[in-house]
Amino acid sequence: MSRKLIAATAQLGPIARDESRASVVARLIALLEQAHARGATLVVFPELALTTFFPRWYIEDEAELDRFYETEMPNADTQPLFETAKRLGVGFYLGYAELIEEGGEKHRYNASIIVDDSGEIVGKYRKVHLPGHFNPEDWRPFQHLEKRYFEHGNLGFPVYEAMGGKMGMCLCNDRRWPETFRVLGLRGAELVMLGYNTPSHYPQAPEHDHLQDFHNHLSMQAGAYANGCWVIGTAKAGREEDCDLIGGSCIIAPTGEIIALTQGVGDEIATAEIDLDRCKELRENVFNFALHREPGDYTPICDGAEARDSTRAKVTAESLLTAHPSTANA
Ligand SMILES: CSCC[C@@H](NC(N)=O)C(=O)O
Repeated sequence: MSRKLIAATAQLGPIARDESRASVVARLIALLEQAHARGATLVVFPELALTTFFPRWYIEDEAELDRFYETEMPNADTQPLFETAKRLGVGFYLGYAELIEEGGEKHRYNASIIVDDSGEIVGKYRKVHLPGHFNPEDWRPFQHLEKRYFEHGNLGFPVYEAMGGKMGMCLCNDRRWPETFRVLGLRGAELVMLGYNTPSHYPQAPEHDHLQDFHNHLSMQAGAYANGCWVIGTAKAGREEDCDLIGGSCIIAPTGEIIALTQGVGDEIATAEIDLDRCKELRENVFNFALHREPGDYTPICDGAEARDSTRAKVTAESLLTAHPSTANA
């Protein structure tokens, strides 16, 4: 049986701070319809695809902050997207800020979901590698407060059976870490979907600004190749509230080659046919894990896991909205 499907990366241009969910969802639906017209049955939207990238501001008012999160999915605002996708038989990946209440406490995650072509949510991911800093820092031209506004994702890197293949997810900064793709690869992922919001200015090392597009593709192409999987990376791009975000949304083959690429920094799709069976070209040869991997020599990769977890537990037990002693940033 053929395991080919047409997939789309559905890049978004900027979302204004005051843009309504209804307006953003209408843009997502327009992209989904364009992808469907090109024969796509799977569409990948960006990270935090329903709002502006709000971690760029220090927001002290909790009610104001809460407005950027979804407390259920689907909800009244996103239902039209789910209905259109179901009617057209198109599955999708969507990134959004998730706010849940458990045991009387609020928990916030930078999350993504896979919705299959029948409109069902078949998988969820919560971002593991949260970049940025916890406390606001005045010297920066814009903040990157992901460590303040989100908890470390507590689902690991799951792989889900959906739409005839093994699907994995990650979010933005995760793509810079080879471990993300390797864990997904070890679990058999054939397609890894990810969304990103990447400023073209990196305040801690501005001498790297001209490398942002290069590093974006370098990370994703290496992840695809070294794990023999397809990768679809989708940007929120363009000048969003005075912050320039890179584009470069793309579809990458298991060989590491980019086979579809957006051209601009606005709302735009790029599509390609994906043959999930092509993963074998790598996974049964140079990256045959069972034959060639040497995990006995990789033990330092997991050193410190317990110490890290205990630090994290203390952080999450405190209110995420109060000052924190950590000065770590990325
Ligand atoms: C401050 S680190 C660089 C920005 C980061 N962005 C996100 N959203 O993870 C990224 O990895 O692209």
